[in-house]
Amino acid sequence: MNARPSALGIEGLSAGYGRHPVLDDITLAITPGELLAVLGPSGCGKTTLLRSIAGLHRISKGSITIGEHTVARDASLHIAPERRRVGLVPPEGALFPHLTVAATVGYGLRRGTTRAQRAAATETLLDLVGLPGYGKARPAQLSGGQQQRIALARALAPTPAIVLLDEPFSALDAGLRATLRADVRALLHERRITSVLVTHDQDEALGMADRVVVMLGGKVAQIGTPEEIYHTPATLEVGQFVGDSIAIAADPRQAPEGWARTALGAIPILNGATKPGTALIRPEQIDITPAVDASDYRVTDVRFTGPATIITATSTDGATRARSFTPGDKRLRLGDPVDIHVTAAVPVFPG
Ligand SMILES: Nc1ncnc2c1ncn2[C@@H]1O[C@H](COP(=O)(O)OP(=O)(O)OP(=O)(O)O)[C@@H](O)[C@H]1O
Repeated sequence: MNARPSALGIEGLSAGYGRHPVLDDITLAITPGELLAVLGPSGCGKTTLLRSIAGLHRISKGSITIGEHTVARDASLHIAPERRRVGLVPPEGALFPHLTVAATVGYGLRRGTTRAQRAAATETLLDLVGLPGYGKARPAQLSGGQQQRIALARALAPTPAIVLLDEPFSALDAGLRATLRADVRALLHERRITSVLVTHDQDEALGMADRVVVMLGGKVAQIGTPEEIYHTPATLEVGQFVGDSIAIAADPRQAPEGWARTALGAIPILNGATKPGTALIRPEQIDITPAVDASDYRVTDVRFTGPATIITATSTDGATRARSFTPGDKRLRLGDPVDIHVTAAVPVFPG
C-alpha cells in the first residue's frame, strides 16, 4: 500500500460530448507537490480532462478526488468549480481588459481579508511571478509573457490545492516560452504546488514535468518519468509519438541472446523480446561513419542545426533509412558510402 495521500486521484473516468465519447477509463494519481504533464496529439482529450478536473465539464463515469474530497462521481455527483480549490491558467491568460493587474489578482484572494491585507498579498504574488510593482497596469500594457505570469498569479491567489495549466505557453514566441517554462517550473517546485500541465509540446512535457501521462485516443497510453517515457515507451505508438525515431523490422531468432537481426545488421535489444517485431531506434543511438569497405548505405541528407548535424543515410534499394544526430561536422557529404551502427540497446515491440 502506498501510504502517501494523492493530491489528485482519478479513477475510471469517462467523459464526452453528447454521444461522442472522448475520455475512456482514465485512471491516474498525483502526489502532493508533483508536476504532471498530460501530453497527447490534438483532439485526444487533454483539455476535456483538465476541464473535468476543474469542474467545467461533467463526467459520465468514474470519480475525481482532490485531496480528501471526492468532487465528481459518475453523472450523479458534480461539485461546482468554485468549490473544488483548483486554479486554472488558460492558454492565453484570458485577463479582463478593464481590470488592473492588482484587481485581477486581488479578485481571487479569499474574502474576509482587509483591503490592506489583500494589497500586501497581491504584491507578494506579483513578486512571486516576477512582476513586482505592476499592480496598476492593465492587460493591454503587458506583453504576452507578462499576461501569462498575471494569469498564474491570479490562479495562485486563492491558495488552490491544485493548479491546472492548459497550454499556458502556446501563444508565446520560442525565446519567451523557454524563459517562462523555466521560471514557472522553478516557482511550482519551490512552493511545492501540485500541478497538471496540458501540452502537445514534447519538449515542454519532458523538460518541465516530474511525470508525464501520454494520452492517445482518449486513453492513458503510459504514465512515467520523462526518461521512462522516452527510453522505455510502453508501446511502439508511444515511442513514435514522443521524440524522433526510426522503426525497423527486428528478429531476435537466429541472433545471440539480447540481440536482433535487422536491415542495419545485428543490434542490441532492451526488453528481452524473443519474437520478430519492430525495433524503435532514436537518432542519438545511431552512429553513421564513413564506410570502411563496400556499403549498401549512402548519405542522402545532411542538415546542420547548430549544436548537432542530422545525417540521413538510405540503403541503395531505398527500403531502409537511418537518421543520426551528431555533434558538430562529421565531414560527411551527400552520396558518401557509410556504415551504420546502433550504439545502444533499443526496445523491440510486437508486430
Ligand atoms: N464543446 C464540444 N462539443 C463537442 N465536441 C467537443 C467539444 N470540445 C471538444 N470536443 C471534441 O472532443 C475531442 C477532444 O477535444 P479536446 O479539446 O479535449 O482535445 P485536446 O487534446 O485538448 O486537443 P487540442 O490539443 O487540439 O486542444 C475532440 O474530438 C473535439 O472535437
